[in-house]
Amino acid sequence: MLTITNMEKHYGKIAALKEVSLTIPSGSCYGLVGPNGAGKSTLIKILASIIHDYKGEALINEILLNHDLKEKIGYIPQDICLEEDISAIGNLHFFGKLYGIKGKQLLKRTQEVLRLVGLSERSKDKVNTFSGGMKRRLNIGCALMHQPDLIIMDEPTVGIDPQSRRYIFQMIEDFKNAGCTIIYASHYMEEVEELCDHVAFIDKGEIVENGSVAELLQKYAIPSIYIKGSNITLEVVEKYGTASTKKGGYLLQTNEPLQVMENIILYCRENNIELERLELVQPRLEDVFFTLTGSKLRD
Ligand SMILES: Nc1ncnc2c1ncn2[C@@H]1O[C@H](COP(=O)(O)OP(=O)(O)OP(=O)(O)O)[C@@H](O)[C@H]1O
Repeated sequence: MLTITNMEKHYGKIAALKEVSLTIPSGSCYGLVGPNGAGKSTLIKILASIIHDYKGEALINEILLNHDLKEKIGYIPQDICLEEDISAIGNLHFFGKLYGIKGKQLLKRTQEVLRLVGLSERSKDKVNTFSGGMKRRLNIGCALMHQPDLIIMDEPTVGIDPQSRRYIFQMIEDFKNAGCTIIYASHYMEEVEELCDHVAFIDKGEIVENGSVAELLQKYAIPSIYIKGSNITLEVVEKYGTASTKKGGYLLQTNEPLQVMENIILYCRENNIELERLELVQPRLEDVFFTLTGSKLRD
């Protein structure tokens, strides 16, 4: 378990983190979600022992986070950090040696990581011949050389092709199955929804809310229904909840979606109105964030 207590960080007058406290369960995939400048990278850099001057503390299984725990952590930075003029193998060797891996063990682990990130066939090619997605995958591989228990990923899918994104998602599923703890910072809410079991929303340096994804959806996202039909008016729909227009129909927010659906079917039958579509809209994390902060994540 990773416990963060009253973490604070200032850059001059800018308060990047304000009394951040979080508990990250072992084996969870924990999403850290917030808009640009929210403080995600700052928090992650503290956990990865890159930033040292901060207030508060972080404990991994009750041991204070310090340089000695670095070998348990694999940090994948937001910016790609590779040597472009050498091969994938060369880069992996470099990072492996930084963690004290040598000799046969280094050769063996390099081959394992190349397989893991799907780059075995390009292992001898220079990085400057790689696509953006391949570089991202190698960047991840470099952080895995020492087999960390805690993997911290800072926006690992920014600017990559869908195929590499899929590949990275599959890797994350594999890490989860292997029992690793993952911290996944992103401002792509749909990625966090797909990958993470827990999430913390961070905004302006503060944790706005955190918990399991299922709990937060249940607590904050108001269920919606989508209704479409040629003779259905906003006036009618508004009788059943808060309505807005969407794609030629109406989005209706209500806490009793099934009951309201039944009522609408009844109303339409009685008034000879033909329904084109009537469906339950799944609540999304984006709605939770909006409810909590009053803003969209990517305004
Ligand atoms: N080295 C620095 N010097 C001064 N201010 C900084 C520095 N690094 C970050 N900040 C400021 O601290 C705040 C938090 O930035 P941080 O990079 O942690 O946010 P973020 O959530 O990771 O954003 P992004 O998604 O854009 O990477 C921002 O206001 C940012 O401008």
